[in-house]
Amino acid sequence: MDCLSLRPHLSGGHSLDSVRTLALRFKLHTARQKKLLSFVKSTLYNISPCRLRIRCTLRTPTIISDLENSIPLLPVTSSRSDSFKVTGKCKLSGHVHISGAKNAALAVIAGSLCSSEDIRLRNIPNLLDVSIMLQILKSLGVYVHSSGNDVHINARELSTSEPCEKSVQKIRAGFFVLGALLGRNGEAVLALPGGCAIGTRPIDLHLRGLEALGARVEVRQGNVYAWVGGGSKRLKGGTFCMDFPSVGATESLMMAACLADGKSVLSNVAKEPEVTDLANFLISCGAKIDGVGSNTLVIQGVTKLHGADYTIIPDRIEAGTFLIAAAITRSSLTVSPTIPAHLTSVIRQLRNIGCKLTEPNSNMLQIVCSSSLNNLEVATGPYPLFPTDLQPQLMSLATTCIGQSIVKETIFEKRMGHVEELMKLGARINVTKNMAVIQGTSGLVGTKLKANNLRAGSALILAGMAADGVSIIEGVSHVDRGHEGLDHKLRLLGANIERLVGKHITV
Ligand SMILES: CC(=O)N[C@H]1[C@@H](OP(=O)(O)OP(=O)(O)OC[C@H]2O[C@@H](n3ccc(=O)[nH]c3=O)[C@H](O)[C@@H]2O)O[C@H](CO)[C@@H](O)[C@@H]1O
Ligand SMILES: C=C(OP(=O)(O)O)C(=O)O
Repeated sequence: MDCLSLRPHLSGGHSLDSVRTLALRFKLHTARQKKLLSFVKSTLYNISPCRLRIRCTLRTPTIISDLENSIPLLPVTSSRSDSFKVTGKCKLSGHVHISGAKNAALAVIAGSLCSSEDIRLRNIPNLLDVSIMLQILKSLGVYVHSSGNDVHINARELSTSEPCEKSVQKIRAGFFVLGALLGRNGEAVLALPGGCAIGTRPIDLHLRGLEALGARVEVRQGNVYAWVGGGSKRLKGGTFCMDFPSVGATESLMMAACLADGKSVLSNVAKEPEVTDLANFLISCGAKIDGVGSNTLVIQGVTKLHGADYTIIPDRIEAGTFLIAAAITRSSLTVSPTIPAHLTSVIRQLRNIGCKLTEPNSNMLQIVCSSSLNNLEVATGPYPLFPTDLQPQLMSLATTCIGQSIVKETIFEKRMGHVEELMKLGARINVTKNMAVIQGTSGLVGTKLKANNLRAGSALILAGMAADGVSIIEGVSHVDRGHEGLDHKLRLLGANIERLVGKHITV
């Protein structure tokens, strides 16, 4: 059978099913595997070649299903040498399916530690960060079983309060388990977190907030040691006002306060939809949280949270990225499922520059773009202001708009890493402190680029689609951390983007 005829049977979001389909329906023979592997490696994003190889050699459904059960959800394994090849000046059209929100999924997975009963999570995106987060839970002795976009978690037994150091160091959200662990075990030892290199990203608010709930905290040799003194080992309700509405600190403190003894009042908290999703999840487990979605949370601690079946909200950053992809290629698209209210600031910006956005139904957005778009002026800020996680993508768009645009980054002090790369394409950008002044041009020309963080990666892919000729974008693993099959989804919309596995390319 020809590899191309397998394409309709392979879906980026359903790698396990796809592999099962391959193994069972097509009864692949060893000779075909090599060809298939290179096809999958170059066109699909999230099937690990080695796992595929294992499965393709298996013949019986029972063995395959046993294997699936023992494998973590996310076989996303891009290597450092992988890159994207984008041929520019493409038009997009059609509909794109939006995955579950990365930042909500990560927080809710951490929140599952607060309950000692069965948790079923749905709409969990297939991402490298999610797979690392599940590893963190497993390293605590938690039962984790994944199937497609569903995850079953049971944290009845926590065999340790010290999650895998290497995993915590890889992502930002790994650190958010601190509040849950203190709430459950009264102690925790955590490595300092990783995540996108976009600023110093301190954790002082997390730690001061937990101290306000009765924890003792020490930072020694790259580790945070936190514990609750006294016999009961239970946190005490307390009051904490954040200097800045930190998303992660709000989430960690919310988890801690849910299991503390008495009432907590957390003020100047973050109001991002992902924070609200975590609150709604905890409430579905029996937590008592008032003020959800406002800047003050009043939480009455309970001794125990029960199980829940919970569906993660759609990813507003992914939806925004596709809307901007439509704008930068002057195309028309629909995106769903999405919650338009979560994208108000993004919709406003796109309308201001001349894009037409409508809501064909309550969970869908349609964007129609004309050939010339006006300049923009934007400053990132805490929700409901413009999200920092869409700033690089919007900056790419600004490079193609008429006249002078201004983009201010107010959340992270080093989130301009994409500017130098955009300039390699011919973009005209001047950065002073946290402000970029962009002179629009229609003359971007493809070249070799390097993504040094997740959203820089998506921004460069978008810019490559608008440029003349071919761009090679290195740093694929950053994109795989937080976008479920971005290249696959863009291809379905008509983009000319290819994943090059381990190749060294000169443009
Ligand atoms: C996994 C996750 O959910 N990541 C998101 C989360 O990151 P994260 O939770 O790390 O971001 P925060 O909201 O905490 O950071 C916002 C600002 O607060 C500062 N700060 C934060 C904590 C602290 O203890 N002290 C302190 O000073 C940070 O340096 C930054 O300047 O929110 C960011 C802001 O919307 C998003 O860009 C990230 O995608
Ligand atoms: C900054 C981001 O993620 P993280 O906080 O996980 O590094 C992001 O999603 O853009």
